[in-house]
Amino acid sequence: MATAVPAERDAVARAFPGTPAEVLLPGALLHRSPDGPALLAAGVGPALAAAGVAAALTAAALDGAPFALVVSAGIAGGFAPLAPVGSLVVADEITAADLGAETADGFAPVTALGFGTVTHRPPAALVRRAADATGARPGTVLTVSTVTGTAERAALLRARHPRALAEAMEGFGVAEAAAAHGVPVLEVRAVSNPVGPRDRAAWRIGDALAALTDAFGKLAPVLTSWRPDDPDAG
Ligand SMILES: O=C(O)c1cccc(C(=O)CC[C@H]2O[C@@H](n3cnc4c(=O)[nH]cnc43)[C@H](O)[C@@H]2O)c1
Repeated sequence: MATAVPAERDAVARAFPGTPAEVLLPGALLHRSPDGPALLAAGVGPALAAAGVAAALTAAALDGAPFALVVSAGIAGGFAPLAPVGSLVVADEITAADLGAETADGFAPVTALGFGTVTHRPPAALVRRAADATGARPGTVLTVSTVTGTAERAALLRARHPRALAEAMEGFGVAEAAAAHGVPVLEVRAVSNPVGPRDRAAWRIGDALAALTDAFGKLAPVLTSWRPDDPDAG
C-alpha cells in the first residue's frame, strides 16, 4: 500500500489492528502491521511513488514473498459535482494527465508520440468490490505533476478526460512500478479539496484522512480475499 506522506500512511494503518513494525529496505521504509498490509509513505509525486514502490516490490520478490497487489491511497482533489469533499473514489482508470507534449494542435499524450502508456486499468472485479464495500465512486483518477489551481485548468482537464473524478499526484507512478513487476494495482482516494481555483482554506485534510481510515476498514476483507486468479477477478 503506497501513500505520499506519513499522515496518509498512518490513516490507512489505523484501519488495521496492532502496531506496525518498521522494515528498512534499500530505497523504501515499510510499516508492516501484524495482520495487515505493508505500508509505504513514498513521497509526493509520481517519480518518488514509482521509485519507492519499485524498491519495495523488488525487495519482496528477491525475498521470495512477492506482493500480489499494490494499492495507491491518499487524499485527492475532486471534480465537482461527482466527487465532493469528503467522498471516496476508486480508480477504474489511472491516467497520467500531463505526460506528453504541447503541440500546435494542443496536448499530445506520450502514446500519440509513440511511447509507453498513459493509462493503467485496475482489475474490474476488484474495483467493483472496492466500490461496493466502501461506497466509493468508480471512475478515472488523474495523476498530475502540478496541482490544478484555476477553473480554466480544471475545465480543460475535464474536457480531455470526461470520466475524471479526481486528481492526485502518485497513482500513475505506483501503477507503472506495479506493471513493471506484473502486479495488479488499485487506487483509492478520499477527496480533501475541490479541483479548481487554489483555496487552501477549503482543504479538509482531516476529514479526508478520517474517510480514508473508514474506507480501509471496509476494504480490508476485500483486499485480503482477492486473488488475481479468481474466476471473477477480471
Ligand atoms: O498549496 C498548494 O496549492 C499545493 C501545491 C502542491 C501540493 C500541495 C499538497 O498539499 C500536496 C498534494 C498531495 O495530496 C494529493 N492531493 C490532494 N489534493 C490534490 C489536488 O487537488 N491535486 C493534486 N493532488 C492532490 C496529492 O496526491 C499529493 O500527494 C499543495
